Amino acid sequence: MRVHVADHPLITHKLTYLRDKRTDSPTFRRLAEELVTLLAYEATRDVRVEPYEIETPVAPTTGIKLSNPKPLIVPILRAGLGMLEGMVRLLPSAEVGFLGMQRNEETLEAITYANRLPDDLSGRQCYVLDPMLATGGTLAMSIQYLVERGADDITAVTLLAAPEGIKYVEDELAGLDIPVHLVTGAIDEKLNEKGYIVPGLGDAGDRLYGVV
Ligand SMILES: O=P(O)(O)OC[C@H]1O[C@H](OP(=O)(O)OP(=O)(O)O)[C@H](O)[C@@H]1O
Ligand SMILES: O=c1cc[nH]c(=O)[nH]1
Ligand SMILES: [Mg+2]
Repeated sequence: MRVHVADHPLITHKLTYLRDKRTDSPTFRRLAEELVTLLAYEATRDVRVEPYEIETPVAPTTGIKLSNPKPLIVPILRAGLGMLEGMVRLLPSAEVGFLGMQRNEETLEAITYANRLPDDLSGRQCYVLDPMLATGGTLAMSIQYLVERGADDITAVTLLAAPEGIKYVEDELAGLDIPVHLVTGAIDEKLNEKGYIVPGLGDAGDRLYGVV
């Protein structure tokens, strides 16, 4: 897995406010959206394009346009939903599929409780959105799921990642022969005994949408 840490000062600045426990939900939502737009710039570096002939008012020229099929954006519910608008702003013609996944707080194992994806993802570039890569169980499972449906190029965009989770995803996907990339705003120090990222930002879903 190619891992890119987008450690631009503006990203780190916004992440600092996102991490701060005094930051309220409306501000947290706004910052998450702004951050994903900055990360999306890096994440879409390899988006598939093709030549496109146009005429400017002065002369004909060849530019590029996004190829078909258009990329598929897959936010992982709940917390990934907080990243959707920022990503769609940069890729307005992309389609959006949804996966609902939740980590069991005791076992830390992820289960899938919702799935609204195209059946056939052959030849699709997919962008998976989830703010937190902690143990890596959720991301590994969602990538495996997209690959089973035919996705042939996957980029995960996270705000924070833990070293243990990156290693887990790499080990789980070791046999895969398609490109998988990770673009993250930071790689934090470690996981704590409850599987939370340290220093992290707490529970991203709760901070976006409240404790349920
Ligand atoms: O890497 P992992 O150890 O699998 O943990 C990461 C997952 O945990 C959080 O979701 P959560 O299960 O809290 O669901 P939520 O988004 O509904 O809050 C987060 O948004 C990731 O999906
Ligand atoms: O630190 C963490 C780990 C998993 N999920 C979160 O929302 N935060
Ligand atoms: Mg949560």
